[in-house]
Amino acid sequence: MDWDVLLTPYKQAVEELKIKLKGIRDQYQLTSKHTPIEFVTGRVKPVSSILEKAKRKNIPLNRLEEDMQDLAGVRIMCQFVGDIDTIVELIKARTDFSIVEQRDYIKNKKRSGYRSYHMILKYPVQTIEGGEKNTLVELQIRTLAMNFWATIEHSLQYKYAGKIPDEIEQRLVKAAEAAFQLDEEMSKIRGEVQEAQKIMTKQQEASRRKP
Ligand SMILES: Nc1nc2c(ncn2[C@@H]2O[C@H](COP(=O)(O)OP(=O)(O)OP(=O)(O)O)[C@@H](O)[C@H]2O)c(=O)[nH]1
Ligand SMILES: Nc1ncnc2c1ncn2[C@@H]1O[C@H](COP(=O)(O)OP(=O)(O)OP(=O)(O)O)[C@@H](O)[C@H]1O
Repeated sequence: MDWDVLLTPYKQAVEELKIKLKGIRDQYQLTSKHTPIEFVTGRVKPVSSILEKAKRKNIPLNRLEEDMQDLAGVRIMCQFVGDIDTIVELIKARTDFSIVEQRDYIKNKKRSGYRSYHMILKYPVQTIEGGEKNTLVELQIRTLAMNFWATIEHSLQYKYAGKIPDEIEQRLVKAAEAAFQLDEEMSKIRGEVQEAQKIMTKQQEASRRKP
């Protein structure tokens, strides 16, 4: 398997999407509107992880592009749960790529406690032959609290090779509930937080303009 040949278009898709999503954030920052995008990350799935998942899910290596939907992955972090709906609407309105699938793990959280909104995008990459190659990209949209939980849980999954001891698993479920409560509370004081952020931005701009 020539991994470079397989993964180069996915790398391109990740880089282009990261720039486009950061562009949305920058456009919001030019207005007085709250930006629904805090930060964006992306990655091409590491080859070791591709091989492990292919084995676990019985995916033949000649079917990776069709059957492994997260060869390319992009993640958007936001401050408030309500921002996720705004981002979903922004993504739906795009004309440069399309949505293939949506999974709402916020309304339907996973047994582990995992919450996030997932979309599988069909993203066309331009080729040197003058055509387009369609790539599938997994977009995960989550709050900072959801991301904190998922990052910690992911490292524990790694540490325990997917077999987290029961006691820790139960604590993680409790921690997921605490992250949910944090999101709820923050949503309730969203107006206050946004006012404070606007004042801070104005002050920063004013001090930058001072000679
Ligand atoms: N930390 C963490 N991440 C998760 C969890 N469930 C899903 N994810 C993330 O979401 C991605 C897609 O998950 P699913 O929608 O369940 O997709 P799947 O192919 O059925 O399952 P995976 O084998 O986990 O990829 C995963 O690759 C992870 O990045 C979870 O319980 N904990
Ligand atoms: N859509 C995504 N956007 C950005 N980063 C991601 C995305 N999906 C996974 N990652 C990150 O990429 C790194 C490597 O992920 P990897 O693909 O091995 O994990 P995973 O998605 O949890 O795996 P699997 O789907 O095989 O269970 C991890 O740090 C993970 O958090």
